Amino acid sequence: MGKARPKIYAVRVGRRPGIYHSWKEAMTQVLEFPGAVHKSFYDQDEAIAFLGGLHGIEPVLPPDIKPVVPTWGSAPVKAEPGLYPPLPQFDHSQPKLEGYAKRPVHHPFFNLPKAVAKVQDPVLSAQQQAIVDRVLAGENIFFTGSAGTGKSVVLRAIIRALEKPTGWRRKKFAVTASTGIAALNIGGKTVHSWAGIGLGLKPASTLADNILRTGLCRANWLDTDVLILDEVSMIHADLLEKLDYIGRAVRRGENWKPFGGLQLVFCGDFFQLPPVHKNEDVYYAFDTECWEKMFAPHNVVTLTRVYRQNDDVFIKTLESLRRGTISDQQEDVLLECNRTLQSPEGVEPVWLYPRRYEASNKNTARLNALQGSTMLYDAVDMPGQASNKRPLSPEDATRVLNERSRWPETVSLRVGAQVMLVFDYPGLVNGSTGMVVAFMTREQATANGVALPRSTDVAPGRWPVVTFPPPRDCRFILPERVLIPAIAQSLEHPDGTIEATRLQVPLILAWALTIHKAQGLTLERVRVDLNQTFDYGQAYVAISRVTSLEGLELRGFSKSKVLASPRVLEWEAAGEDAKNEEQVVASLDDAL
Ligand SMILES: Nc1ncnc2c1ncn2[C@@H]1O[C@H](COP(=O)(O)OP(=O)(O)OP(=O)(O)O)[C@@H](O)[C@H]1O
Repeated sequence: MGKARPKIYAVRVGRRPGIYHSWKEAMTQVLEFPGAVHKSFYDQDEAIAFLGGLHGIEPVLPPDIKPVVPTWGSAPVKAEPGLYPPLPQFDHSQPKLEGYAKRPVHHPFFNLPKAVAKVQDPVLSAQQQAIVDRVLAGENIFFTGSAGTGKSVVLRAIIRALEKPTGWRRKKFAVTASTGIAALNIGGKTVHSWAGIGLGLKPASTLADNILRTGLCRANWLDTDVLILDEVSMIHADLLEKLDYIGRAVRRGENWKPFGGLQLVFCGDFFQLPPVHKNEDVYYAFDTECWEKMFAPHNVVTLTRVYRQNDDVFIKTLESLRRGTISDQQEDVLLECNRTLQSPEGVEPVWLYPRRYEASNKNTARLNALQGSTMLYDAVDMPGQASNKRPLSPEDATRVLNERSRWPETVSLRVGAQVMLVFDYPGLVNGSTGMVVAFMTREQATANGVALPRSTDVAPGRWPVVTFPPPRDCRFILPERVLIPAIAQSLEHPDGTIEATRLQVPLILAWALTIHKAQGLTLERVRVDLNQTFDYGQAYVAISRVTSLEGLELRGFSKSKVLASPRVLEWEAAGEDAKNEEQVVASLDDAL
């Protein structure tokens, strides 16, 4: 029998916040301490998450209590517990955080959404938890649901659960998504990159031969137990069929099973954005022969409770938008949003547009309308290796970075510019919107009380200082102004070698975004212009980003802009029938 795991005690607010290994030690920190906050855990990661140990974020304290800076060892160390960006210049010589916690507690997350989610994600509902449990039990699962039902929250919970060792062996899993933006949101890579298929345009047999012959990504296919794939609605049927073929060709032992026997965990909502298509015909992942083999009706779970919004009228209107069945009354509700939203605190609601040029024109016009001089940040691109291990040329490095990185080659800013963070700066998340209020050097920022990353990460020069209004229900005190220096982001090959690295200020102009870029975001206020709507799900994705009708400004709306894919509606109805049939057969089996 395994030894029972000892409890650990996290003191978030107390005489000396930190992690303790006995209640006696913890008790001395919290007894008679006003507003003490503490909790016991079996899992150290959960204890750290509870501490809210984000660099730059302090626990909310009663007004008369001064926070105590945690010390993490028998002798106090200078390093603060927290989350640090995984930069190439990541300073491993930082004092190890040790002491109460038996092992170092800095986590080199490649992508901080995962890390931030550890602290901020809500407790799962029973329906959401059941999905995690079934994945851990080894089932193939496709989970879906309307926008805001918590699919991303569940996905992150699955990733966290799979990270923990269970049984005699930890399952190896890959986190992938259909697009680069979706991959970034879950800290994964595109499924193309994981699978080693480039754009995936060649025939399946050529792609499989290539992997077998060169060995490129073969280990990914062979060593992975669970393949997670997010935003599956944007996967073209043709691509899914190719991936299935390659899985069976490379993992020969189980070549009669879909994907050669990988456990498959897919997530997405087919009523949201479809795969890229040139004409009316769209072929979805569920149009493939392998889909039904991967997901029998009982392997499909639909999340039913919407959490992003809590107004019933709005939730029902969104559901009708999703299915293209807007009533006259619901149309009136949306037409009432044809008004100008006020923005008292300076940061304006983001405009969402169907087309890229619309967003770009708006951003340029708004930047040019500002007074003051422009600060121009040119990216520094560093070539790594091509997939054939040859050195990449500087031109090719810039080309691949322009194609695949979300960080622009040039960032033009002025004081007053509205910007979006495209990196998880400690305490803020990818997608936080703010305003540039100044440009400062590291020294000026320190002298003016501006929050900054570890000073070793700030290169000489003047960098934008941005103010980010805290989200409405924010549980933490966020720094008022933050210095955002250039940081490095690398594109990696599946085997972990670096293809190219870009050093750039991780900000984009954000008076306007495309609906495609906004997929997955939760926004409190948004302006949507649907005049140029051209694709299925665009109106639904755009409008469903906002948490309330009060926060919505809607232009160019009419019923004709609501495009729900007839093919998806048909498929969903067939799925319902198949599920009912499966249940009838199961109950007959039970009765016999
Ligand atoms: N169990 C829950 N309790 C409270 N809030 C929740 C819960 N699950 C999700 N949420 C909240 O609902 C909002 C939407 O969640 P999430 O982004 O995961 O939805 P989604 O289904 O992925 O949406 P979309 O399809 O639009 O990307 C988030 O603010 C999230 O914190």
